[in-house]
Amino acid sequence: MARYRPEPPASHDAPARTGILLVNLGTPDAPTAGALRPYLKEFLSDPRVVEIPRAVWWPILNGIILNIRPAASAKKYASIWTTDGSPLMVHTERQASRLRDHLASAGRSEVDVDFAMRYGKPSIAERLRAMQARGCMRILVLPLYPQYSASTTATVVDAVGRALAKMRNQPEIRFVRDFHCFPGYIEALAASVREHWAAHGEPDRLLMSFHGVPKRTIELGDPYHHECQTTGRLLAEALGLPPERAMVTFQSRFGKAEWLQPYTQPTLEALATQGVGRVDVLCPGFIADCLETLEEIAMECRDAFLGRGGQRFHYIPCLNERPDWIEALAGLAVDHLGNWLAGPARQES
Ligand SMILES: C=CC1=C(C)c2cc3[nH]c(cc4nc(cc5[nH]c(cc1n2)c(C)c5CCC(=O)O)C(CCC(=O)O)=C4C)c(C)c3C=C
Ligand SMILES: [Fe+2]
Ligand SMILES: [Fe+2]
Repeated sequence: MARYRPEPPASHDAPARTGILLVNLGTPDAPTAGALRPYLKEFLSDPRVVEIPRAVWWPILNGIILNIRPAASAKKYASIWTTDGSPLMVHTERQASRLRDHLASAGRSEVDVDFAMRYGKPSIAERLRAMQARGCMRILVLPLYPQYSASTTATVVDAVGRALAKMRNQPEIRFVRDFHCFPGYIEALAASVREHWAAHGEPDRLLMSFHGVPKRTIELGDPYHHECQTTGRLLAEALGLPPERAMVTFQSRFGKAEWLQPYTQPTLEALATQGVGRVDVLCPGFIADCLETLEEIAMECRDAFLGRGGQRFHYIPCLNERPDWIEALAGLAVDHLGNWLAGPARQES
């Protein structure tokens, strides 16, 4: 049976197009306390991120955290900032532009590609409006979080909903919910590890460190922990690593509550104490290098491991703009665009 391909909804400004909006977390405008304060305020005021009743959280956030953390975080950001800006912004921008180029060279130049940040700039509402102004009446929103979590993915969906709530002629929207077991993602991760090992030899242990969330979110029904474990298992299998040489750990704990365990840094310290000589750490939950990988893992965790007697610590970078990842990302997007695409890709002339 022929595939049903509906006419795009009418746009009154420009010919109707299909678009992809990549979304990542967001980052401060500068590595300064002045820029960190509004960024952290927006981020930590999101009830999807901090699930504590407002009456309790508000005084802590405004009275304590926003007075102390901006300066402390600014120092950390300053240690990873590049001449082009925050690594997270630089990589996300490049991923959008490489994806656009890749789709064009695969005969899909009709697809519009843009990116937005959930916190800070460019905002989801602003970029959705810009895409609509370019005639995008069908938009695939692709949060750059491989594992679904309410604190990341769901809050992107919420923000898209709020932006749509202000539109008269709404575009049609699809979302990528997660891609924790998408073969192209697992294969690109495995290739990045194999390349690292071809150049530096194999470690005693491979640690796959994911961003943590409060442990309570498991009981609340969040599939995040399970999806991280699945990604870790699939990656270890793709690398042919036996379970005793691969570990899944969780980093970036915030606050006093228990978060997902085992915690990355204490695990590294324990491995060093047990006499494990070399560990390689990879952060499969992060699609772009950022503060949490470049500072927390590649600086703080490295120091902690070597400080306890570990011999060698290798940080394996995120997928960033690896061509195999951009190809996988295009495949993921095309799968979800489905019947929005105008049939087979046009051949370049
Ligand atoms: C307060 C609770 C937090 C939850 C829950 C949380 C979940 C979560 N975060 C990411 C990805 C990133 N987080 C980043 C920075 C960051 N995260 C928190 C807090 C929580 N994250 C804070 C306060 C910060 C800011 C920096 C700091 O002051 O420590 C980043 C890096 C951003 C950058 O600019 O480089 C990313 C990416 C995921 C995937 C996740 C849940 C699954
Ligand atoms: Fe975070
Ligand atoms: Fe951190």
